[in-house]
Amino acid sequence: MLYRTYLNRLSKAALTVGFSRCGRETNGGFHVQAQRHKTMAKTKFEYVRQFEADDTCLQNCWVVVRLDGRNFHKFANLHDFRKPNDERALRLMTRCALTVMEELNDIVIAYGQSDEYSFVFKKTSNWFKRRASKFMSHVVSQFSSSFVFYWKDYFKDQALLFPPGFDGRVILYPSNQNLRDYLSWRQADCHINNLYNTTFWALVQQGGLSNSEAEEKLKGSLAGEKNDILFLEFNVNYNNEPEMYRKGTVLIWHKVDESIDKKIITPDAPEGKNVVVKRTRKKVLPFHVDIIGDKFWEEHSEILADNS
Ligand SMILES: Nc1nc2c(ncn2[C@@H]2O[C@H](COP(=O)(O)OP(=O)(O)OP(=O)(O)O)[C@@H](O)[C@H]2O)c(=O)[nH]1
Ligand SMILES: [Mg+2]
Ligand SMILES: [Mg+2]
Repeated sequence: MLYRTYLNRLSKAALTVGFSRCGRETNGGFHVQAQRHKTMAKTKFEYVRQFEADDTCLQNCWVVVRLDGRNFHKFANLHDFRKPNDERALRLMTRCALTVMEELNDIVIAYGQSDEYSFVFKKTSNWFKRRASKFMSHVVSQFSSSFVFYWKDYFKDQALLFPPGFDGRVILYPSNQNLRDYLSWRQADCHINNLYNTTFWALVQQGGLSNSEAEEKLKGSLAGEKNDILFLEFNVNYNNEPEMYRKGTVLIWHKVDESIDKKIITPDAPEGKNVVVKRTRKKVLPFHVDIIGDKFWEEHSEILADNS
């Protein structure tokens, strides 16, 4: 008997059994037959699973997921982001990253600047069997939905004009030094861009230059020269600019002491009495600090120890 004909008969039989006793679907017969049908169908079609790529992340490596806003140059303009930095936008990004760390497993540190955030999963993570696609898609979707969900908390009356998107990538780093260098690279990028943007917009907004004149003036300039322009022409000491803009945001787990009110029942208060209970719990906190030097890593040696 042809396989397809057999399946057709089987499914008809399943329907007959399922509907026979009382004229409507009965759990018993229908369910059993449908299951058998499913099993038969599976043997014919399940080979397609072999087309799925094995994207297991190599053992003993740090897994980094970096996401980045899609076309945020346009997104920022259309949503009236302040130049060069929009505090609301940066805080919203950090709120989303915090949600990602709290909702997903095994993220030990995150670093963000501009429209990007990097998340580091611990070396020993076995979350979703270390599948790269799972790490990336969960991070990016949790972040994106949070961006829309929390938008109004930061942008108040500024409506979200269209759904934003983020891209994602997974990078594996085999050594602690590689991971530190990766994070240093992102923070150096933050510094270079922010110094350029701060000087550029000072020239345009306060100096009255056109965009192309400011661009021309800054072409090939060194960091010291930009610092001088800011200080000598605009009385701005770059080192006094907010740390969040200059250094980006680091998110790490911190132990915090909390006091909570609890109702307890004791022999002398059988109807219950309120007491204050102290407890320690881990919470994600943001810092705007240097992560290129050794100090941060010495103060938070537990991050690289990977035994958390
Ligand atoms: N005004 C303003 N713009 C920002 C701010 N943060 C990010 N942006 C914009 O977002 C852009 C992010 O850069 P990229 O990620 O390289 O560029 P993109 O336009 O998002 O393009 P793709 O990432 O390639 O899709 C910046 O160039 C800015 O135009 C901000 O705080 N204020
Ligand atoms: Mg982008
Ligand atoms: Mg970017």
